[in-house]
Amino acid sequence: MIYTVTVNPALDYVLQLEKVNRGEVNRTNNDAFLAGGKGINVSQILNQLSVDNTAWGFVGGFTGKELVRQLNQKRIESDFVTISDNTRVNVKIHAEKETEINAAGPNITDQEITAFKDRLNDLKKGDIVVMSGSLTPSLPTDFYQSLLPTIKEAGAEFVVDTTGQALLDTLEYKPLVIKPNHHELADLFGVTFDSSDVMLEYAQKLLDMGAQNVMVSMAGEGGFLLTKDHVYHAKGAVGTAVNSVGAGDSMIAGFVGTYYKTQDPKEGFRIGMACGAATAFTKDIAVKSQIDAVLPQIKVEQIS
Ligand SMILES: Nc1ncnc2c1ncn2[C@@H]1O[C@H](COP(=O)(O)OP(=O)(O)O)[C@@H](O)[C@H]1O
Ligand SMILES: O=P(O)(O)OC[C@H]1O[C@](O)(COP(=O)(O)O)[C@@H](O)[C@@H]1O
Repeated sequence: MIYTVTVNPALDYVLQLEKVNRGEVNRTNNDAFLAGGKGINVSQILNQLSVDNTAWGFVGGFTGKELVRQLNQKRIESDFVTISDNTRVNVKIHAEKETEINAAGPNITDQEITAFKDRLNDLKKGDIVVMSGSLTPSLPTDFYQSLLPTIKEAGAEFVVDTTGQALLDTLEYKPLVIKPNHHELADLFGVTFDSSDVMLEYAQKLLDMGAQNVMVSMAGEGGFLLTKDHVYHAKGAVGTAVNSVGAGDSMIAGFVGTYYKTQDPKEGFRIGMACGAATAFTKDIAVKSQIDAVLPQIKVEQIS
């Protein structure tokens, strides 16, 4: 089983209007509440790839109920811990420019945290736990890291989609894959890259520090996969990018879902690249037909 973890999911309140006049009453043309959160995006793609998965995390209040209702409607299996505070609402203003206001998130009690940690007792060898998205203010900053010993003891694999020191702190536990984009990779080491070769030297350092596989994504410019044996490259798919939201989550989901089925990181990279592009080419998270349409474009070449 694959478990996605979204500790701070959201209802995204998407407001569409021509223009925002600050200090005045503005009226929308369209509005909708949509279930959001990075782990939930991963679950959506896994469903499209027909990979069984369960969404874990915390939900509460009337907003939490609506979020779970929407997931049920999309047939996304979930087993959230119910909290007494409300799941947050993130405001996404789509006017001349896109403005996002992401709320900090609900209060989570120690008892609720314990109930979440108890979920980890269900883990079995071969399971994969994918953790993505921000923490709520009441969770300690090392929350993800604190789960890793239990996950590894169960013989399960994990992925934490994070950046900076929080990412480096996961490496000693040997994540199945990490996926910095090329800017995040440069920031991790405080450098700039003047060639792909230099970039690959830094990606190799992350393998040496413990990552089992490293994908470096470069939006439309393609990406690289480093495994313990080989380095692979794939060019970016050609298409019209309409929305970058969730492209990274989709790439991770494509890799993890495929690896779970095939144990083949190269094939995971191919499907991951297609899922990322398919999501970039659509307004929402991609569906299977959109992923299938992009897939023939993705050619993975072994470069060493
Ligand atoms: N404009 C684009 N054209 C083609 N593929 C894209 C585009 N943007 C994103 N992708 C796909 O999505 C993946 C992740 O996108 P990227 O922007 O690099 O990640 P992140 O969202 O994590 O920064 C890329 O490796 C690529 O496969
Ligand atoms: O957990 P965070 O970082 O606050 O982000 C939550 C937001 O992430 C999303 O899942 C997608 O965000 P991105 O634009 O960063 O891909 C939104 O639906 C949600 O509001």
